[in-house]
Amino acid sequence: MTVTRFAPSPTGYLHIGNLRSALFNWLIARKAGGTFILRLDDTDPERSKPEYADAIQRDLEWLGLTWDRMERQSDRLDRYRAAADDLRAKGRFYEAFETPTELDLKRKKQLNMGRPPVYDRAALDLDEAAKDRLRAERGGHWRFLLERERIEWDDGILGPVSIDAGSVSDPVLIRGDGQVLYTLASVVDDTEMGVTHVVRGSDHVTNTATQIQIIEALGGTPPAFAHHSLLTGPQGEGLSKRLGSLSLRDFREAGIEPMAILSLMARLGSSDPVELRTTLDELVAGFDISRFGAAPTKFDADDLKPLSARVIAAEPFEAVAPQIATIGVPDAIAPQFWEAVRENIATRDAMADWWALFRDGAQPVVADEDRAFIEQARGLLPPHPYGPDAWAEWSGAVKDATGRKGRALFRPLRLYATGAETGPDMSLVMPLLQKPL
Ligand SMILES: Nc1ncnc2c1ncn2[C@@H]1O[C@H](COP(=O)(O)OP(=O)(O)OP(=O)(O)O)[C@@H](O)[C@H]1O
Repeated sequence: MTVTRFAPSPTGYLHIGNLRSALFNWLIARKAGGTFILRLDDTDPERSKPEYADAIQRDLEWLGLTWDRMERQSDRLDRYRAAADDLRAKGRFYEAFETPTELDLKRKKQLNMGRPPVYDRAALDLDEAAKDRLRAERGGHWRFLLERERIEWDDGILGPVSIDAGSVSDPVLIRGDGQVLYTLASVVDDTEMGVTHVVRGSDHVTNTATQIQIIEALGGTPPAFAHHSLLTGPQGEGLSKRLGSLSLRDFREAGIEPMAILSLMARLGSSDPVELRTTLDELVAGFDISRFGAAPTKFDADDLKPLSARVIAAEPFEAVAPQIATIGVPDAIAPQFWEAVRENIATRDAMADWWALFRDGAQPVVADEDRAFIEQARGLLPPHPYGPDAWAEWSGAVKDATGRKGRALFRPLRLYATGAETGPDMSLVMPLLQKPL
């Protein structure tokens, strides 16, 4: 049984990069008919906020990425302590006492000598009396004792990965203040929750190496890992929940369609072209993680707008009828209204602007050189309310009377009737105009 999870820290609003992890894990679970877990990594009481935890759920629900099970790490602290005791009993956990400044100094010295900045395990040489004294003076933190061998796995995106554990510091799993850190908590959760596939950003590759050893030390079996590249903004700038850049909630507020975001994100950075999918089922069917590469991927929010407009244009009338009713379009003309505007709106809310124009009339735009032409055209208007052939009749009569044709005929008439150069087919517009031109 396939089990995946998305484990964000509730320290800000989800951004488009976070969505990459959420979506891939969700797609893998759904494609296999498995389980998708939403796990809030909320062990940091200072940075985690309930409102962010709520916002993460709202954002995922908005996109339709529903979860089968939800967990909070803050509810599972006793499990992490039990795992820590287990590691201690197995001789794989040791207390260290260096302050951040001391560690920094050690790192600088190593770098100056051209050596990798790996923790030197000085704490292993302390006798009990020294440990007691340091514990009383400054408190200690707990590190996992790595076995200095190569750690290897076959990554679902990166291919075979081999990391020399000797080039990595023994990870701190419990901080001086007793807080259990992500590296341990997520391993305990993944093992106990039966997670079979972990997809996350390449910021976690080193974590994965150390976590594989921790899982094995705890008697578990490592899941399959895949690390996707980190998304950047169009200029290559990094994203962070804490900075609030490219957040999903901003896209929602801007009226971007969920299926536009999902269609783009299910393909961006892969060797397959982006294709608009209008249902989650189609998205699931067309997903293949092996098509993604390790190269950094740029995300440009402008790519969402045309996709979003296409999602809207593809909506059947029944799907939009309730919203059309709320903006006051009479039922009798609602289907025609939708036909007219569907390909001319970037967001659903923009329907209201078109309705205001049809209901109240536009501010006409008339170029100086067209004044006489428009004056003449006004005299040839068919009687209001305009029927289905009103545009053909009017433009035909104006053509005959003035000799104008093509763009010189249609453009000024449209500008006069709608105040804009582009818009729906005029033969659909005219019957919708509630006031005479
Ligand atoms: N720019 C990014 N592109 C792709 N994935 C990302 C990016 N940033 C984070 N992730 C992934 O999002 C998931 C959630 O991570 P996390 O909650 O730590 O987010 P974060 O944005 O790094 O948070 P913070 O800014 O609070 O450190 C992880 O799988 C992580 O790899």
